[in-house]
Amino acid sequence: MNQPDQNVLSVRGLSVRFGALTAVNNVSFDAKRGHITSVIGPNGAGKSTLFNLISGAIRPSSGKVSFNGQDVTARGPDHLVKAGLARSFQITNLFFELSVFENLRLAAQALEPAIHAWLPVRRSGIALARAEELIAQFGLSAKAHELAGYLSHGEQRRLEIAVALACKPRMLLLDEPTQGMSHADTEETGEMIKSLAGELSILLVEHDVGLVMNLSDHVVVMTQGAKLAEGLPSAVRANPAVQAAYFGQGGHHA
Ligand SMILES: Nc1ncnc2c1ncn2[C@@H]1O[C@H](COP(=O)(O)OP(=O)(O)OP(=O)(O)O)[C@@H](O)[C@H]1O
Repeated sequence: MNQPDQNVLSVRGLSVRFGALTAVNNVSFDAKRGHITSVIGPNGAGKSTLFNLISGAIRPSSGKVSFNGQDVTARGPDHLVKAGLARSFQITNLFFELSVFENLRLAAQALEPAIHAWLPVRRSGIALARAEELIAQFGLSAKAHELAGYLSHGEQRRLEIAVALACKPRMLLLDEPTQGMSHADTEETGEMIKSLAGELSILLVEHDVGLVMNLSDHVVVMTQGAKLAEGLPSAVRANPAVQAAYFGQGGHHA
């Protein structure tokens, strides 16, 4: 059973320097099990760098990342995926020349016991079943045999999330999942993300303030590499420092 008050992810004093620039500066926060925790901030605030630090893609100058009570700092994406932390990127990760179904089946192959690695594809029963499950869950039946490269941008972004979920992670890290989407696609993707939380814990790094405020249980605001505020969406929205530093700036109003 879920224990919603438990922290699934803890970030403590995380910093990274690129030469003279401290892109992430002493950031700490917790993400609770089953919740949607979001990181927002203006351009260049350090959100993507924080995402890369948490997902193990880059090594911090100092600080610690714990997942399920285990120190996973800079353990690398492969280790994190095995531990149950999956991620979906801004940059697409799909095989465009393969069908929707094949993309999912390949991603689900990690669920097969190692001894099945050399079996013919049609006998990879666990991966096939998982791909079918995801096709149904993500409403992709009509597109299952279409090449991923022929899907619309919004469909590709959703397929990427399905691919990230193929190996049944406990937590999903999403970096700007609605980037470049139409308003309608953004809303649909937001609903889909919301429906995934509960069983799954989600960390969302996102530009779209409206989306974040609607979806999140907890919001962390960054500016210039540092944490400016955190709390419930309503409290963050009402915080004068956040309004001055973020909502007051042109571009991304709530
Ligand atoms: N590998 C790198 N080397 C040097 N500087 C970097 C590197 N990666 C990011 N930066 C710098 O670190 C700062 C934070 O960048 P980051 O991409 O994390 O911000 P962001 O909040 O994700 O911005 P955006 O919303 O525009 O994606 C920026 O000034 C950026 O130029």
